[in-house]
Amino acid sequence: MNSMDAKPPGIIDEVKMVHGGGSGDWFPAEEIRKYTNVFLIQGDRLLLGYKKRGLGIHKYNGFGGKVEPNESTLDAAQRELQEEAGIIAPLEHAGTLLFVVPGSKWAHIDIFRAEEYSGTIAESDEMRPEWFNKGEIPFDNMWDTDRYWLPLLLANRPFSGRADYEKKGEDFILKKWWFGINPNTVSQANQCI
Ligand SMILES: Nc1nc2c([nH]c(=O)n2[C@H]2C[C@H](O)[C@@H](COP(=O)(O)OP(=O)(O)OP(=O)(O)O)O2)c(=O)[nH]1
Repeated sequence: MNSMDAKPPGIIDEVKMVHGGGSGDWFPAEEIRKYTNVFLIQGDRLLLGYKKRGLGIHKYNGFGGKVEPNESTLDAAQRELQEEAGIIAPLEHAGTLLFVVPGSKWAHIDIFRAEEYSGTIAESDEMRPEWFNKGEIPFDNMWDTDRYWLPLLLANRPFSGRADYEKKGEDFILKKWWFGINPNTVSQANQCI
């Protein structure tokens, strides 16, 4: 078995590798902090937000942020979608990403998808929403590993993965990554943890 085939530390879901790369050891364990991220899909279009401040500034991303104490992950995802894009939507759990940077808490990000919404999409202090055709997603202006798992989210294939970065000044340098899917699930909503 290739060493990259083995699930990295922190991945607990029953998944098999579909993408992996990089070199060196996985970074050591840290305390975990929970985050959310939401992607809205309408037919051939995907709604992204251009991040105006904070972590991931000037990148396109889904809408999300930290899960507050005493808040469920789903409630946090709905709150962040409302705060950052002005809408509410029924959410389906799509995948999990461990975002690892040495010296910081691990970000355990629960990623959701929605295909309908209510309200009016609106720019916020943090995000400028913009629609993209599924064939024109700006992966070069997103976090480096989104190109591996966003197609799985669009295909409704629950995924689980890990991305290790090193921070150099303001830049995040991707060191190692691993993404897997459960080969037995074709299209299934996951429980949110
Ligand atoms: N797509 C993608 N999203 C990521 C990656 N890493 C990462 O932290 N994120 C997401 C998780 C969160 O949705 C967002 C970071 O949350 P945030 O710092 O904006 O949190 P927040 O809204 O609570 O921030 P604030 O109010 O404290 O300013 O970025 C990644 O590799 N890919």
